[in-house]
Amino acid sequence: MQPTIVTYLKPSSSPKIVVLNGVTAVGKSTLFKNAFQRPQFKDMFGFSVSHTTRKPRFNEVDGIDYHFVSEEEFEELAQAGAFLEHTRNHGNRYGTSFKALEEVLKTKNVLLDLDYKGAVSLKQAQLKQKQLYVLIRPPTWEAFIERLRKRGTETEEEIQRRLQTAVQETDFFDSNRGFYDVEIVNHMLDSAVEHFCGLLEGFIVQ
Ligand SMILES: Nc1ncnc2c1ncn2[C@@H]1O[C@H](COP(=O)(O)OP(=O)(O)OP(=O)(O)O)[C@@H](O)[C@H]1O
Repeated sequence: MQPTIVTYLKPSSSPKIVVLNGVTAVGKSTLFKNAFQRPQFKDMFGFSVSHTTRKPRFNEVDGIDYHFVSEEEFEELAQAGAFLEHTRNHGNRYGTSFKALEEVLKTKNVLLDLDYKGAVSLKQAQLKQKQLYVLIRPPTWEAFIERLRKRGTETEEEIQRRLQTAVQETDFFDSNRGFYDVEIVNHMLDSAVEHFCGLLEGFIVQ
């Protein structure tokens, strides 16, 4: 058997941001979870802590799982432009703040799984850290619908809502191809993970 050669990457002195965009259920989290299991990415990436108006669950810690804030606090932050993206889901608000992002960037690279509006607002913010914008595409529309249904995590109503959003998002992706540094078609998972890992390595050692 051939020995496996692993190149360990040096912790970066200039942390960078990787942004993932793609329709729901295209496999964004599957891709980055697979990539981050590889030893060369151990401790290389951090995730920013989101704000939410949802009440903490019994095992959740403020500042670690989420920044738990009231509706009023959230609204004030939103008005002040503190969030690179924010949304309301099942009555609760969720947001990714520029401050939380900068906090992680003090020591680590950051991977952000954003919707395209979040990606646009991040690019507009012209942060000093280097950014890589990656668009994940499904091999076909049918394959994407099958993944969404097979995942089994949404009600039929939620699936229909996500499909509508996916149509709008795909419009944006098709008409703004230049926005992204690279597109990965998540057809065969192994090849997509390989492609993604190669990209990450090339980007974070720059
Ligand atoms: N290449 C692939 N081939 C087949 N199934 C896949 C592939 N990649 C991911 N999947 C499956 O598709 C489903 C959706 O993947 P995942 O949850 O990672 O998507 P996502 O883009 O992170 O979704 P969301 O944006 O809704 O959180 C999962 O059940 C996953 O196992």
